[in-house]
Amino acid sequence: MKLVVLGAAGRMGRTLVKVIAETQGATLHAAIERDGSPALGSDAGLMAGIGENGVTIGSDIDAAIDGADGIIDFTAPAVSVEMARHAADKGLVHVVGTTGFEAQDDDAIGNAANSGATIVKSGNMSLGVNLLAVLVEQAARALGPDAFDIEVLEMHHKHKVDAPSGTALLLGEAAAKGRGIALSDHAVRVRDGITGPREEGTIGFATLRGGSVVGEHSVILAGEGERIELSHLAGDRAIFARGAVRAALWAKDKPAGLYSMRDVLGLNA
Ligand SMILES: NC(=O)C1=CN([C@@H]2O[C@H](COP(=O)(O)OP(=O)(O)OC[C@H]3O[C@@H](n4cnc5c(N)ncnc54)[C@H](OP(=O)(O)O)[C@@H]3O)[C@@H](O)[C@H]2O)C=CC1
Ligand SMILES: O=C(O)C1=N[C@H](C(=O)O)C[C@H](O)C1
Repeated sequence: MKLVVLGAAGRMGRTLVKVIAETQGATLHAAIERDGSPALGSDAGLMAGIGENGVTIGSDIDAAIDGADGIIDFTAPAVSVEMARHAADKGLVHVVGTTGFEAQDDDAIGNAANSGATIVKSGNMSLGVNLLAVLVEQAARALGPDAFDIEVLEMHHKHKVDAPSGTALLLGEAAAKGRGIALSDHAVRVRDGITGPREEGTIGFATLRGGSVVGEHSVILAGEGERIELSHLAGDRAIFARGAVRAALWAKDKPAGLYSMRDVLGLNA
């Protein structure tokens, strides 16, 4: 499968170039960065630390997707929305790992999936987090609507620009699904000042940023006299990249539409 890596000089882009080189059935077709990026003209393999691979980082997206089967995209919300339109026009697979989307961005990506793109989108592409989401959903369902308070805690490196993380929101969605409620109606994304006591039935989020932390998430279910904590610690960005490449290979022969990592991993049953 011929893959285009978008944001090839970024933390995830470089990891993806390496993982694609290690994956049977996947080849790097093109590597893209934004206009004006200092990475333009560099060899994508050298940039990824795996030695020269002959793929020069460019910014011409039309040239990049010509002859490609899919795009893997860990960039920024506006970039991913635009790319979903390209994927729809060309009938391509588009794996979206980007986080920080607003509701209207999600709508635009959904429209692209209804117009010819085969999109796999997830706030976290790792096997571990998607399994954790299944466990969180089960726990929230088993514990009922209000006996336990649910809080999602996350920590990431100091360069991260969005909060709460895509994973925290994914885990919050799983908890809300288990409780049979809409997260958007019950999320408390920040607290500051005299907040008053905790409102029953809410799902809270707390965000930590610092150093080089790859990604740590805990869902805390706090009851009277006991507390359950379900956690995932990411130690290497390769877990996300391997998930994204697996998603692209899985999506290659799927009809156009919007899929999640739970679909890819068969965790929806
Ligand atoms: N779903 C998942 O499993 C994971 C998701 N992520 C998410 O992926 C995203 C990227 O994370 P990370 O790699 O750490 O961030 P980086 O900032 O390291 O990488 C993003 C890259 O995209 C580039 N970029 C910006 N605009 C364009 C454009 N128009 N065309 C092509 N490339 C562009 C950036 O260039 P420049 O710096 O020059 O602007 C940068 O090189 C974030 O939203 C993050 O939350 C991260 C890890 C796992
Ligand atoms: O920005 C990151 O680094 C990460 N972003 C994703 C998120 O927002 O949850 C996934 C992972 O935790 C790393």
